[in-house]
Amino acid sequence: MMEDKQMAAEASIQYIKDGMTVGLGSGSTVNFMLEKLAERIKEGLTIKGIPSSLKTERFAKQLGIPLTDFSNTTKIDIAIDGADEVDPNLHLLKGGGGSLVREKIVDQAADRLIIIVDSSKTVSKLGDSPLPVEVLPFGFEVTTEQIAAFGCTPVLRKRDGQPFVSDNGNYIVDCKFASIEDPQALHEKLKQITGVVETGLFPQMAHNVIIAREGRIDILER
Ligand SMILES: O=C[C@H](O)[C@H](O)[C@H](O)COP(=O)(O)O
Repeated sequence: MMEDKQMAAEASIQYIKDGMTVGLGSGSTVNFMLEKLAERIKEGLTIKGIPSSLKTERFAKQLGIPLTDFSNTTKIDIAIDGADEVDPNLHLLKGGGGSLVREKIVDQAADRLIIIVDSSKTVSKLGDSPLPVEVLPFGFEVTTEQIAAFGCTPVLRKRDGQPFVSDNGNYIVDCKFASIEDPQALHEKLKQITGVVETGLFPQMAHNVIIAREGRIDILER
C-alpha cells in the first residue's frame, strides 16, 4: 500500500542526525525516504549519503542530496533500506529490484541498519517470493544447475526478452524454494558455488524494522 510505504519511510528520518554518513538503500519505499530526507536537508540537516544502486544515486542527485562514496569513508553511521520479505527474527529477503549486492555492501558497512516496509512484506517464514541470487554471466547455465540442486526452481531474470543486467554487470536468477527453513545456512551453501556473487538473504543484519500497517507504525528491534 503506497501510503504505508511512505509512512514507514518518513518514520525512519528521525534516526538520521546531523553529520551522519547515511547508506541509501534502493526501491520505491526508499524513494519516499529520499524525498523526505531532501526536505530535511533544505531545512538545514547536514548529512552525506552513500547510494546502493545507480537508480538511487540518480534520484538522490536529482533531489540535491549530497553524496559521498567508499573512497572517502568506509564508515556508515546508519543505512536505511527496503526489503521484499521480513520474518519475525528480522531476517530479510531482498533483491526484487536487482540491487542486492551493493545494498548488502552498504548495509553491512553501517553501524545500524533500519529497514522500512509496509505490512505486505511481513512473513512468518522467508521464501514466499523467489530468492534473487546474483550470478556471473560466465557459465551462468552451470551456476543455475548447481543452485537448482539445492532444491529450488531457478529462473533467469529477463527484461525486454534479454537477461536483466545488474549495476555490477551480472545476471540475477530468481530461485523459488518450497520454504526457507534456515536463511543463514542456505545463504552459506549458495555462496559456496563459484559463480554465485551474492544472495538476497540478509540474515541477522537489520537492527530495526519499521512496519507501517494501515496508517499505524510498529518498530521491531533486534
Ligand atoms: O533490489 C531491491 C531491493 O532489495 C529493494 O529494497 C526491495 O526490492 C524493496 O523494494 P520496494 O521498496 O520497491 O518494495
